Amino acid sequence: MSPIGCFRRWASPLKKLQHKHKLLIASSFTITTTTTTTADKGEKPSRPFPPPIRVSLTESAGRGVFATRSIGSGDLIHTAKSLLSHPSLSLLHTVCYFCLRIKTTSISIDQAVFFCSEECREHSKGFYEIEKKADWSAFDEQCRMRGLKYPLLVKRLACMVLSGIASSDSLDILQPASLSPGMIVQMEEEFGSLRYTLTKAGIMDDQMAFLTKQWYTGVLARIRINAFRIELVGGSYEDLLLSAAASVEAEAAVGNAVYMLPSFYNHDCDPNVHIVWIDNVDARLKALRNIETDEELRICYIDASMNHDARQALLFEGFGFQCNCLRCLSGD
Ligand SMILES: C[S@@+](CC[C@H](N)C(=O)[O-])C[C@H]1O[C@@H](n2cnc3c(N)ncnc32)[C@H](O)[C@@H]1O
Repeated sequence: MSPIGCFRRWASPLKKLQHKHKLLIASSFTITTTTTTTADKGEKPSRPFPPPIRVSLTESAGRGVFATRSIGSGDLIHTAKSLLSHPSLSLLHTVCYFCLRIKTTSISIDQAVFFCSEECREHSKGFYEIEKKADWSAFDEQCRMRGLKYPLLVKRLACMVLSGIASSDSLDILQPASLSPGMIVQMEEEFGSLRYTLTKAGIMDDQMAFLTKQWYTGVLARIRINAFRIELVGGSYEDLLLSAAASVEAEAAVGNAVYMLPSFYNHDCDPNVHIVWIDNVDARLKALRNIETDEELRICYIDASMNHDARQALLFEGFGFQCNCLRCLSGD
């Protein structure tokens, strides 16, 4: 995947999705893009293209994903490439800057960040050329000090837009979080820091015309609700050692990423689908039990082992909704 190619693989389905989004109020749509079979991974593929899902309006949770046919327990429903990803700041030298794969060799290919392959380096060329022009130390330090990870995703999207490999409205179709005045003030500070860093790097105002306070807060509001924290489940012995070391440093996640289709999955405290990452940022959506045609597919956004009140509080604070899944309604 070249840097352009990578995003273009999404740009075309994304355009289709955005176009169809306009029709969504009146009807639903069936997904006809991006899925793979998994014979090589020893998984039972549900069936080849297209994935057996459609996005439609639910009764009480906005849009959701529904099965277009029965799906067997353990089946791979579909895979998804990220639209946007960024490694955890403490793992910049040990996790691929593009696909978040953990480094298994001690050979250092790049001084500042690590790319696991020529392919990932190629994919990153567009945004990384822009990123390299600037000194991000103050911006990154601000994120580190405040424990913020999402501004890094906005920074990456801004650099992708500047390099021409993404459109500034790429995430517009996703649901935004509602923001408190306090959050907006903090976001505006981060925006100032991002814009200042790019200006100092010689990026001209007309190139950055899209980069307004409104754009920054709008993108961050979408990332807040739709970003996934990436924890890899597969990999080598070295990966296990690294993730053990990372958890000691309270950084069990290799990074964060935003996807298109997975963003339409609603939450359930007793989900029928889960999302897994084996050795890089590519997501796999798998059925946890048998699913009937037209049943809504839901994943769990949080740690489902928490008690009822803790789950409700976390979902309300993090995602702004009161969960009314069957498990919550039963008081469990
Ligand atoms: C990642 S989005 C899921 C897709 C979203 N429904 C849409 O229309 O784009 C998360 C948002 O969906 C809604 N949602 C997800 N699960 C829900 C649930 N169990 N109960 C109520 N609302 C839910 C909430 O508004 C939440 O902030």
